[in-house]
Amino acid sequence: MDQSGGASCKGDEGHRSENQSDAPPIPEQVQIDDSPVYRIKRKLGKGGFGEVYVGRAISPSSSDQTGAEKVAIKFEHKDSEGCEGGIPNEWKVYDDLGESHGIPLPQVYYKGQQGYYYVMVMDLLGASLQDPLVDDLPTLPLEAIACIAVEAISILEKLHSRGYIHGDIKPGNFLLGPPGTPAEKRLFMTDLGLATRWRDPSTGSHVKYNQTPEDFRGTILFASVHAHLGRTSSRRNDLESLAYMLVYLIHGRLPWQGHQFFQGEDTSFPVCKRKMATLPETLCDSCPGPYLQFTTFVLSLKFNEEPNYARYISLFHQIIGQNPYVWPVHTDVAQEVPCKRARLNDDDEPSKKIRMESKLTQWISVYDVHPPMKQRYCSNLDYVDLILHIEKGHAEGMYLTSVTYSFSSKSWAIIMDDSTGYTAQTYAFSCASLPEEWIKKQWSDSFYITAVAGADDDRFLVVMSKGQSMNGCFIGFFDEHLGTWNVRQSCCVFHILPFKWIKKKWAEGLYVTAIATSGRQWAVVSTKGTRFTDQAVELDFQYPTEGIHERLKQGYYITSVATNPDEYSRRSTSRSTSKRRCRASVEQEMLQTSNFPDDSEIKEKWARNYYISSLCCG
Ligand SMILES: Nc1ncnc2c1ncn2[C@@H]1O[C@H](COP(=O)(O)OP(=O)(O)OP(=O)(O)O)[C@@H](O)[C@H]1O
Repeated sequence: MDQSGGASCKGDEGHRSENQSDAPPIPEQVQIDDSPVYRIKRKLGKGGFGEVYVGRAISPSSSDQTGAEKVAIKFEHKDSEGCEGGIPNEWKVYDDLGESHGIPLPQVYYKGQQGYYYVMVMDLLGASLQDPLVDDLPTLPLEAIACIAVEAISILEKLHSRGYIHGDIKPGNFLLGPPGTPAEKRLFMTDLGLATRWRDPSTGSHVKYNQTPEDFRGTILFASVHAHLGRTSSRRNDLESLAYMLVYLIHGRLPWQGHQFFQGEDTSFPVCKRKMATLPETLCDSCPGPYLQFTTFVLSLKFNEEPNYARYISLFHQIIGQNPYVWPVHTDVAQEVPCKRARLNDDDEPSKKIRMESKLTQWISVYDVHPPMKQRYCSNLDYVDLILHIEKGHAEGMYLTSVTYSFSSKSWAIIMDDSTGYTAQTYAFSCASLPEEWIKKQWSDSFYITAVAGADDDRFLVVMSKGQSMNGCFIGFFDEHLGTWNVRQSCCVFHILPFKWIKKKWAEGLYVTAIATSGRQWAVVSTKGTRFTDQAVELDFQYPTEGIHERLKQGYYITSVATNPDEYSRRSTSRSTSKRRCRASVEQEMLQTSNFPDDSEIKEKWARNYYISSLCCG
């Protein structure tokens, strides 16, 4: 619903589309510049971005750079997702890495366009780690998988040292060398289609943190939780995917693999929830200790933390060292044991609790600095008490600034202030959706939505206020049409986090000023006429500590928080929006508590002029 007069809508933010289904046929033969003419033979594989075939040279060229009769040829359709901005992303990465990158990747000899396709001619490699597994998985010895682990970590270290992350680590992207050649037992990495930089080449600094929740790139089965949640990729993503890949090689499956998780339109989010709900101990059940240690280490890596590759490698040497094993992977790195082995220090253990299986109730209270004022807080309210307290506050000139519902105690909590700047306030309950007609009527009387909350019985409470907000959120904008200062609002109810809708509103100059959940519904209010100059959304299955920390460093502060209960995985999705104003940054503190904050905690904040500005419980 929009103040300018739109209809209620339901959000639906699906995930990435797959590649062309109506693409023209792959050419029967190709020639790029002065390459030999290649006849296209057997298909080697098909992925999200392209198809790879064997090419056989039928007219050798004197300037042939490959020296091979057979090559692998990758075709990417011109309109494929991987070719945004002209040429395939993979080409740009290869060009940037240059000739002597020292990373075991297939060598690329020719790149060019033929018909509807971008064509890349490269070394023909052997089987992928996905291929032998189909038959041999239960018999693949743990020593062989440890060799794969060591080689894969070493390959990632080399790629990362060149400033790139792979972005799609999975068994199908690790291939053995060409059969019958000296490289046949070496491990190679393929497919740089999703590779991105973690380091800015001009400044050498780490790329900036961001989160765009609907922006998933990768392979659902192996993707890191950070990738699912749309966080800027960093080195930890590749290592988390590698941990999943190793467990997959041992067990032949992953806990989140199964038709029940892959049904429906949005497959990424349920799988992500399942990943978050799986403890490393459960994931690595019956795997030798080093797998659990490796998984625990990489799952606790911070966004810009330098991974300790040597340490990870030394974990797997514990397995290889006792049982030297040479098939199927030749372990260059295993032979460097003495120099690669890192000391295992007890104080290196990851301390953070990274995954939680049990349900935890958490209150999040956000405090902003404010000149001394009277603030009132009440929790554990049923509907009758809620109304009584609001009315009592109104009678004393206090207005609601925050309201939230606790799903665990099935009760309401409210915050009321005497220095809001509001001159009047009204509120209404509605079921399943927002009270559209009532809201429109209040808008026409110059009230605007200042708080929203939802209960577990599908009911929403909408609070609308009139007057100039003293906290500066609502300042109004000059409406040339009306010739007055105005506040314009838009609100909607969705069944998932409506990030696309929020982004659309940002483009129109509207920023999120209130957010709430009721059951599985999300209600979002966006407003034009705020002081905010930029806004970001942080979404996580627990309090998004790291994301908030990164945002605070970037000059954002928290302006809305909400959580929703999730019966499916028995955990809560916690979400927070942060915003920035044009004036000096706001001083803000946060508290995470298992119950509504204690009197002593709140009073200690008041004594320092910190007052509750947002509150939620999940
Ligand atoms: N150089 C090569 N030699 C032999 N086989 C190859 C080679 N490159 C790729 N393949 C095979 O083709 C498959 C698809 O290739 P690639 O991963 O590059 O394409 P993609 O479209 O980016 O795939 P995906 O979306 O699955 O990552 C690989 O899994 C592998 O089996």
